[in-house]
Amino acid sequence: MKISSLGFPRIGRQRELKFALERYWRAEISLFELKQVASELKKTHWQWQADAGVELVPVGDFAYYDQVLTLSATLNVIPDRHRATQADGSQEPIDIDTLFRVARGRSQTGQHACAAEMTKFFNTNYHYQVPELSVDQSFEIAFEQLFDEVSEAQQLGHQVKPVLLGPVTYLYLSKSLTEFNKLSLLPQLLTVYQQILQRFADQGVSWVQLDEPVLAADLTEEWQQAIRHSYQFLAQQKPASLKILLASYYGSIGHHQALVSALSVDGLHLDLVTAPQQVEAFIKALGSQQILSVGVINGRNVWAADVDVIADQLAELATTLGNRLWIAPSCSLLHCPVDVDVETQLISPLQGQLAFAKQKLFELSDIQQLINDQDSQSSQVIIDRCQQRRLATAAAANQEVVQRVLQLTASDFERHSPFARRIIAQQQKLALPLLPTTTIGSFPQTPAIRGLRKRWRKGEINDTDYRLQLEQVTQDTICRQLKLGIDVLVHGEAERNDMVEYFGEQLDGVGFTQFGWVQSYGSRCVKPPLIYGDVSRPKPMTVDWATYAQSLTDKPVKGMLTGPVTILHWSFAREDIPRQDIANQLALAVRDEVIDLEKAGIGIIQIDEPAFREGLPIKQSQWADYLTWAVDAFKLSAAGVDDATQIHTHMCYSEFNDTINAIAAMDADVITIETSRSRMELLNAFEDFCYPNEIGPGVYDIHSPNIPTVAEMVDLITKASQKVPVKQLWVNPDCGLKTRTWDEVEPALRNMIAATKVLRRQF
Ligand SMILES: CN1c2c(nc(N)[nH]c2=O)NC[C@@H]1CNc1ccc(C(=O)N[C@@H](CCC(=O)N[C@@H](CCC(=O)N[C@@H](CCC(=O)O)C(=O)O)C(=O)O)C(=O)O)cc1
Ligand SMILES: N[C@@H](CCS)C(=O)O
Ligand SMILES: [Zn+2]
Repeated sequence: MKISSLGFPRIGRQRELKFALERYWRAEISLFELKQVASELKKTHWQWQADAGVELVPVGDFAYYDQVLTLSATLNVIPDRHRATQADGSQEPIDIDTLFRVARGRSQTGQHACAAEMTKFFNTNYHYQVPELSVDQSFEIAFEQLFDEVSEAQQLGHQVKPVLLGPVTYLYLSKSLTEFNKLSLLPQLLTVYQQILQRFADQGVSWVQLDEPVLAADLTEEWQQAIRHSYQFLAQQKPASLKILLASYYGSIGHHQALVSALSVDGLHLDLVTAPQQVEAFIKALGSQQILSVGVINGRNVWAADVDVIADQLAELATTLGNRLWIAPSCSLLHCPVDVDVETQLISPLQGQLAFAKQKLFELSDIQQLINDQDSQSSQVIIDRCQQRRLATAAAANQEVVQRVLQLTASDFERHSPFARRIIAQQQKLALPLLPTTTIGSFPQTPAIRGLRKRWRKGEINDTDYRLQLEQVTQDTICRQLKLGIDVLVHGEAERNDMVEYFGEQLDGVGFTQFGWVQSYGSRCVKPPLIYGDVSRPKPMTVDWATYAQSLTDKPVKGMLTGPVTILHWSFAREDIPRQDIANQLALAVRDEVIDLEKAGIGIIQIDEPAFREGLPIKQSQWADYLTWAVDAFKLSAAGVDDATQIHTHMCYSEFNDTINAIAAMDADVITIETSRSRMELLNAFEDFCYPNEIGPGVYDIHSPNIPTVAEMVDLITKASQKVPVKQLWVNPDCGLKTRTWDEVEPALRNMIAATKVLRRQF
């Protein structure tokens, strides 16, 4: 059998790419220096993969910003507003700076030019740049990076397997600029894919991997036909020397088995981590020359695998298929941190339990070793290691938490009274004006704040000084909000490195890493907590900050928490108990915090759930089950308070048409959502549903450095008031302001308050 890799993280084990990108954007290094960092990273990552026994190293997984954007450039799908023109009016060739202009919203002259939309890649926390397609879109090979990298790897002595998104998934993820069927562009797109394949063959490439994760979704007949047609066309038109591996991941494609098995591809990759049961049907239908790539190592977690068990499970298949069996991670390792070997401060329950991207490839080597040479000394070492690791895992159990979840009853999930009664008690207590104004929680995480935290972590300043300085930041944040005239204040989240990591660091049963960074988008990374055991809250996590902020003002300060569903989705979670149980454990921890905040006099508490939608399974048929337990977990976290305590939730990255029942069932007193970019269209779902509780539709796009004008926001609030009764409306930005600067935030909020006043006079 062979060991295969579907893609490796590019950010670097010390986030070298992130730092180089940001320095390049600040004009501190040249393009040449940026490319040098990139080449070093590629070289290291290819070598690690080769060392682990990967014969064909993946190429095309590196991207300066986003691999979907690199593919768009390759296909010449770049919006005109980001293109550079030459003196004669013709377009300049696409280069790396063009990619940055698309992603960062700049024109050739450095002026603002709307960035491409950024959306979650399927059900992951990775964001891709949405390709924009016009009805008369023409495709041609317009960017050479992919081919250059093939040569680059070959010159280093590697045999390569280019990996790129397949044509159907590419179209599926794109957005049409006007009303037309994107699939009408497929024939022309296929012609360019055919040219790309020819270029690879000319470079001496023998295998190419085309990723079609869209196969894991429920596809209409039209999209199924697109798959059928694409792979028939490519099989007929591709150079004979080049073989196609069709890769699926993130879920079962068993529902499309007949369709996929009938395709003339040379190999098929299946994600057997999320859907092990699908393999049988595909094996039966496998052509006599086709290879089967089995994704048996989880590409989306950090836990060391039971390689001995996997080897046992694969032994028979290995005998049957011989070298037609490839073993691989379930998907690209993009979603994994890079290298656990750099972690020097892991708590003992995590030591020996982890495998990051680099280690996962060596797990594949172990599986290969165990299957090829079961009785050898080295195989015994691997088996012993697995057994010892399994013995060590039992330590993380907390029976008290397990019992608490088991003893939950229906009443634990419900507020004391229905919303109609609660809101009366809340209005009496809070006495807020019509169209109350608020923000979503975070204020700018300035270099000074990040630098302060860095010095504290390094032990250069002590806990007391750190706290005192953060209190000053908080005080400043409260003063600025008071000056602006905001009604419901926030403390600003200055003490938080990240809205999930911060809580992970304080919960028992949750561990964290020093360098376990995962790319979220562009140069931005997150360091997901590791939920390894039963979760509990040893002591209050936010009460001091909330009460300190509240002590500075008579206006209400919102308590600010991350909800259980979001903590779960943005963490690496244990896999030995159902996710629903982990969600309930997290919910109980958040619930205790909510109750403590209430006891400390905090009358409004926001429980953020931006990842609520992201957790939806790719297949709609599995949504109901998820929504039931996710809604319950949120309700459990919120339901412990009195009627007069107002619970807010916040969701960005959402669309609500197909989940509005669940959103309503969460029964938050107020929900703030991102709506400004869709110009309030996302409110339609609430309008159609006659959503009864209060809503704060975002009136200010925080992703853009642009300062929204009073008139723009008056217009948006007016639009909102035509969809939702004005007495139910709040006014707020789309999301937190941590990535913005005060220079941008203050005038924008000033305008937001002015716009609100205009509307208050009108109503
Ligand atoms: C809302 N989003 C979030 C998602 N997932 C999360 N877990 N959290 C989120 O907020 N998913 C969807 C979106 C994704 N959006 C973002 C937005 C912004 C970032 C981001 O800015 N990430 C930072 C890292 C944040 C962090 O943990 N900061 C640490 C500092 C870590 C660090 O790099 N320190 C440097 C020194 C810095 C200095 O001196 O100024 C160092 O140690 O060398 C902290 O504040 O302590 C990023 O830089 O990538 C991510 C996702
Ligand atoms: N309270 C968080 C929510 C982000 S989704 C913030 O304001 O950053
Ligand atoms: Zn948000």
